[in-house]
Amino acid sequence: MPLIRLIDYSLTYPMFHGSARSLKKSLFKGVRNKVADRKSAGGSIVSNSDTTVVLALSQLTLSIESGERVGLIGHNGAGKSTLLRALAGIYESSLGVLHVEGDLHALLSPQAGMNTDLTGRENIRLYARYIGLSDSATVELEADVEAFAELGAFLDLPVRLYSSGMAIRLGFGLATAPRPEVLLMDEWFMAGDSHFQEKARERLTRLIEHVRILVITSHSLPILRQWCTRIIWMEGGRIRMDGPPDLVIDAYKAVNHG
Ligand SMILES: Nc1ncnc2c1ncn2[C@@H]1O[C@H](COP(=O)(O)OP(=O)(O)OP(=O)(O)O)[C@@H](O)[C@H]1O
Repeated sequence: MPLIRLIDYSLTYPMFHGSARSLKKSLFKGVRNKVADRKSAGGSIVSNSDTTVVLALSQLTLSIESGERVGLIGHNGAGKSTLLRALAGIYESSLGVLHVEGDLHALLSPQAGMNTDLTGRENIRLYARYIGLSDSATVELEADVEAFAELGAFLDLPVRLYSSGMAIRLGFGLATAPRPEVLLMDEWFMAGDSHFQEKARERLTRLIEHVRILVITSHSLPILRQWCTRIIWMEGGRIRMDGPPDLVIDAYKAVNHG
């Protein structure tokens, strides 16, 4: 059965070494402000004589079981994207235990793994080869992504010539083609124009029906209420609240808009 476990998991980002004194001084004025006002953005800034780091995730202990669809909410900089990236296994230097079972796929950015000098169509074929599709499955994938992305003649032009919304259409179409057991999605998937968003939502709804564990970040609370069975509210790299969507979202709104 797919599952995710974190025990005492912490992750820091290095910021600068001890020599940048004036920057450090102004920073720590900011830290004092932050303690007084938990609505401010970002993780905790920790400094010693040699280095200054952002503590983006702080001693997280958490388990996600098969069948759960988890939404991550919180202010800008609360640690949501870092947690997703950590679950995707992209950080090497972290503390604590991270254990993920199951075939995992992460939709972290629209152009992840794409070669922008190649055309959209070439990228689709490259991806098909990368995930080991047969020739007939490659033709199916190409037709599916072409119909979804609606890029017309641009599908045969280099991706570097695409607007950001066009790149999202292609990246989204490709990234949502596999059917993983564990799916991690960052909120870029909600970008794009309204026509795209409608199509994207339909495609995601179909995809989500197949996955065993979903973890997504979004600032769109209605989407999270609709899709999730559990919400984790992050604050300053820690879990502030974890529970059923209505309970956590209502508490979050009460603090932030009340
Ligand atoms: N590459 C990086 N280098 C240094 N610090 C980083 C980096 N990425 C994130 N951080 C810091 O880590 C903390 C958590 O950031 P993260 O991107 O995980 O937040 P988030 O909750 O996803 O925010 P948002 O809602 O704005 O997307 C922030 O304080 C941020 O400044």
